[in-house]
Amino acid sequence: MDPFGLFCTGALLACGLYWFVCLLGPAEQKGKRAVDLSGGSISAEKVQDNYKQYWSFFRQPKEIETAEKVPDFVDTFYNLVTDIYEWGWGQSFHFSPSIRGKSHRDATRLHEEMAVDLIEVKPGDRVLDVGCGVGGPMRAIAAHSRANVVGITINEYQVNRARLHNKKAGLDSLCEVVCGNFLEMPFKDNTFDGAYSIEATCHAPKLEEVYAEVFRVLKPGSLYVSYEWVTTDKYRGDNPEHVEVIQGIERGDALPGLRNYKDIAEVAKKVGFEVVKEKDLAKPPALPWWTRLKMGRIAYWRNHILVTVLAAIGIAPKGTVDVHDMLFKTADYLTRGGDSGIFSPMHMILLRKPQVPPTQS
Ligand SMILES: C=C(CC[C@@H](C)[C@H]1CC[C@H]2C3=CC[C@H]4[C@H](C)[C@@H](O)CC[C@]4(C)[C@H]3CC[C@]12C)C(C)C
Ligand SMILES: C[S@@+](CC[C@H](N)C(=O)[O-])C[C@H]1O[C@@H](n2cnc3c(N)ncnc32)[C@H](O)[C@@H]1O
Repeated sequence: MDPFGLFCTGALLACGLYWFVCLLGPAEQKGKRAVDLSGGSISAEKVQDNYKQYWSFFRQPKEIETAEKVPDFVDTFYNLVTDIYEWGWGQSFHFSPSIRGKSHRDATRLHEEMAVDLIEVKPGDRVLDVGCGVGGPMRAIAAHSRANVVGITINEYQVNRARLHNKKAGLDSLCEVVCGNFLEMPFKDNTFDGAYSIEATCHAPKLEEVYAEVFRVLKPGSLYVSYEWVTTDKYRGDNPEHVEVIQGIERGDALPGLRNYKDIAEVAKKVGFEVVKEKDLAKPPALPWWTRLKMGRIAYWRNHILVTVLAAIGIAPKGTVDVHDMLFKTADYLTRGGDSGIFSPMHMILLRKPQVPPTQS
């Protein structure tokens, strides 16, 4: 080949590579690059072992049924997935209904703002974010409401990521991040003016434990909203396909066991809350929340190739490919859960801690 031909071929290959890596299916908000993928707080050489350990939790009898093991199991999970989530999804680790004419990023932000609008907080109020991830919702909510948001997550790596993002966004004066277990929160009784949880309490082995903790730290009269992961009225425990999809979702998302939508209000009342409102935000006329997962399929293939190459040349930890594969399969289970209507990640419940504690009978 003459030099000109060689140059043209090289240029074409470079453009193709640029398109493949950078343009094809970009994430909503790039916080991470593929070359920076890590195992969170786990050192690179231990990622593969931790991935195996994660799966061992699902051996029968399920270890995650022992409540005291769940925080460790969830912590391991988030060490493994946090960078991939940020890289391939953005800084908000949740779903939202699609909105015609709006980007995923805008739809995500509106879903987050709705949560804080529902709990009616004022600028300067102290609000709790139960299971805050790397703080995507926290920043949107602080900017929208001017409230002081305190987020709690079990995963130390997420705490550092969230603090970094808060600083970069200039919101560190409004946003604080604490590493801790939401089943035993390091906060005093009656100290928050409101609380919210977005797709996080599904990790609690017993919902009453986390709801009781939120109840304890809220000031009397204040509101708590939660977006819960649930099985819906369409779910049938005797349908093998339904069971396969729900188990697939549990295993790929570190869940000790999905709850049925009917159980949520019962638990809330049991710990003392008044139920103000309850609604599945996934139901029509809302547009499907799982469209974004389906649309990303080509990008997942691109990501799979990238992760495989990066792990082979030693840039990404060994084990990243397994984690990515797991998420790839999980995306399919979630999509099937959405398409069939048996699962919702946004069963909204709005609760009030009564002004006067209920009398014991
Ligand atoms: C609330 C939870 C997490 C919900 C979602 C944020 C994540 C659930 C499944 C995740 C993903 C699946 C496929 C990945 C893809 C293969 C990869 O290339 C890029 C990242 C994914 C899109 C990833 C992103 C986050 C999710 C959508 C749970 C854990 C309670
Ligand atoms: C799917 S992420 C959602 C994060 C955030 N709400 C968002 O929407 O971006 C779930 C979060 O719950 C946190 N979490 C799960 N179990 C926890 C526990 N026992 N104590 C504290 N945080 C927990 C995880 O660490 C993670 O940050």
